[in-house]
Amino acid sequence: MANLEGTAASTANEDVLLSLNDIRRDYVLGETRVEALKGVSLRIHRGEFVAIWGPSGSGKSSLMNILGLVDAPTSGEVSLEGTPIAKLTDNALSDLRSRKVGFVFQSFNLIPVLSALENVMVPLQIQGVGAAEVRERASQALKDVGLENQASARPDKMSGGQRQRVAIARALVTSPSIVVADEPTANLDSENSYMVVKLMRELNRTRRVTFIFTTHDPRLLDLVDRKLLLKDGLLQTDEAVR
Ligand SMILES: Nc1ncnc2c1ncn2[C@@H]1O[C@H](COP(=O)(O)OP(=O)(O)OP(=O)(O)O)[C@@H](O)[C@H]1O
Repeated sequence: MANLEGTAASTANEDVLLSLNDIRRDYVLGETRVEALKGVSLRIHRGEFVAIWGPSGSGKSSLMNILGLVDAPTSGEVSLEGTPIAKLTDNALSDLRSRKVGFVFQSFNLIPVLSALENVMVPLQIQGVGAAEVRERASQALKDVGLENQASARPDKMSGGQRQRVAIARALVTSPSIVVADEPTANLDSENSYMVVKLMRELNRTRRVTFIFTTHDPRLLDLVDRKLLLKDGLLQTDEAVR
């Protein structure tokens, strides 16, 4: 049951943002080969809000690394907005990734010596955006996550939920097509977990950004459009939630 594309979303082809075709990912450790993904085919459409869930070791992180263009599959094809990734040079791939993909991590990955605003400014500075525009766009992104009053606070003075909101602002500040969030709530209590996913949901609607996140927590699945169950490296179900 590896190929379930189209069962939850029957949007027209031109709305396909990411397309994965028969993705396999093996890890070789000495004599041992671990087959983390065993043939996953999937289409993510523009504007979707998607959760990938499943037991530990089912291949969620492996799949997210491929969806975020940070890892290449052992075999199979990945396309972003119709561009086959395998044909790109390393430089073209990192340029595409920095323009089109935002990342949110389980452990926030904020720079401790920078303020909230400065953390959000970093991706734009890396892209070479001018100083005034960097400040303006980063301030707007912080406002979008409700943290305009915390602009000068350092991460260690913030709660886990606030830190993850800063990380979401940082992911959105470059106006990516898709935000890939691997276990964004793993270090949060249930109240903050719900709040963070609800915030991503609102931003998905207001900023028209596609989100895909992984979770172990079934309660968070109520907030999504589509949920994909991954088990033993294969997609088991692909359900539209509403
Ligand atoms: N870098 C690696 N080297 C070797 N094996 C790996 C590597 N990364 C993942 N694996 C193996 O691949 C399988 C899938 O791992 P993966 O981390 O993708 O699953 P997961 O669903 O994200 O798990 P978890 O929920 O525990 O994070 C597991 O058997 C894991 O041990």
